[in-house]
Amino acid sequence: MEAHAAGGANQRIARISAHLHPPNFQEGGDVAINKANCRAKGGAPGFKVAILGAAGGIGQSLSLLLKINPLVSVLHLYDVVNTPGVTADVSHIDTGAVVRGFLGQGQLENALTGMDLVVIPAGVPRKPGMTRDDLFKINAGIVKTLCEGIAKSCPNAIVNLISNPVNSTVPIAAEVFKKAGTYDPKRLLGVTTLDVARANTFVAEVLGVDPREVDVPVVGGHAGVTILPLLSQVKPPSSFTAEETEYLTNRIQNGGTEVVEAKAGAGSATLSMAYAAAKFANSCLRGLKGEAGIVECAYVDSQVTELPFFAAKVRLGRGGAEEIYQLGPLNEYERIGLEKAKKELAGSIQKGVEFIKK
Ligand SMILES: NC(=O)C1=CN([C@@H]2O[C@H](COP(=O)(O)OP(=O)(O)OC[C@H]3O[C@@H](n4cnc5c(N)ncnc54)[C@H](O)[C@@H]3O)[C@@H](O)[C@H]2O)C=CC1
Ligand SMILES: O=C([O-])CC(=O)C(=O)O
Repeated sequence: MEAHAAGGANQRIARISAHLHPPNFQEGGDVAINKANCRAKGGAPGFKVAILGAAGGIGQSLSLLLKINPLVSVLHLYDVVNTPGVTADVSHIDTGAVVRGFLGQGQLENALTGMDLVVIPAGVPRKPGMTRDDLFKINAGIVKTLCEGIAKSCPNAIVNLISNPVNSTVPIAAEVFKKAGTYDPKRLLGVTTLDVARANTFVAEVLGVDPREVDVPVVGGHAGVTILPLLSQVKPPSSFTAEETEYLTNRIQNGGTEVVEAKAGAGSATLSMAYAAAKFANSCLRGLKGEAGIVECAYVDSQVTELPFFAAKVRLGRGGAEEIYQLGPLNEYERIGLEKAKKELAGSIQKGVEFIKK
């Protein structure tokens, strides 16, 4: 009894002394992950999630939102800059998830080992006048390196890819995984949830209802005309005039640019994107947990069209995107939009594939 009490006191002293040193932070690439390990043992059951690009505009808010998600038991924050500060900050939130920080490529492997879900908001954002494709030059290489790390350290993790241009970065990730022999198309998901959030918001404004009551399927891809809202399939069933359809489609397709211009050089959507990424990650975790009927739109490897990748409604389960739904009946306006979307998407997919194959 006495020995047990002394052991408990020793453990408490060890924990206190651990916190006199930089908390929850791995200092060297090869050093065993810090003292927070002892707390992880007592942590809540749940999933291990890594955010790559965690110190960025999206990454910081997303770190906050996943720290307060009860399905997350361990949260790894990785970036090439500033993770010590973000990790210390987020780790003080009194929720169950244990937070650990990782800085620089030397720590990528430890950041990824054992993860169930990896969310990637790493890379540069747009400035006014740029297209998402203008980010390809820098972000393609970043996504390639991070996916090589995933193939090596957590090949079975579900990957949520946010970095733009999503239409090309998802094919890049797929090629990296194929090369490594780890590709499972169900586990690679391009995040298009923000397009759905915007569509729900703008449609609700037009209908004069609460956005939480609205569900707009958005298919295709994640750039300009490839973003195709299916207004004929809105729930609750609604009809729109030709002018409303034109206004809503344009606004949804240009939602990202609207934010880029309003931020006037200070980046692109971060807060709404972190919300969307947290919502999508939560759905993936609920699927992993075995919950039934979890459906989200996502940009995935698909046979819904003749293109190898396409955003559509997917059912999320233990294996990732377990079912991809057909587009359903389209009206004339949407059929024309689909042809435009496919034409642009084909080039973006090809560009991503060639980046790895060249
Ligand atoms: N899929 C979508 O709907 C959306 C995608 N995005 C995209 O998300 C990306 C990130 O946007 P923000 O957070 O606003 O940018 P940001 O510049 O604020 O943050 C990006 C973070 O990535 C980090 N980073 C750079 N290279 C890295 C590497 N090799 N490994 C790990 N981290 C690295 C940076 O250090 C930075 O902290 C951009 O490409 C942006 O276009 C943005 C909004 C919506
Ligand atoms: O517009 C951008 O560059 C960022 C983005 O993908 C979005 O907000 O949808």
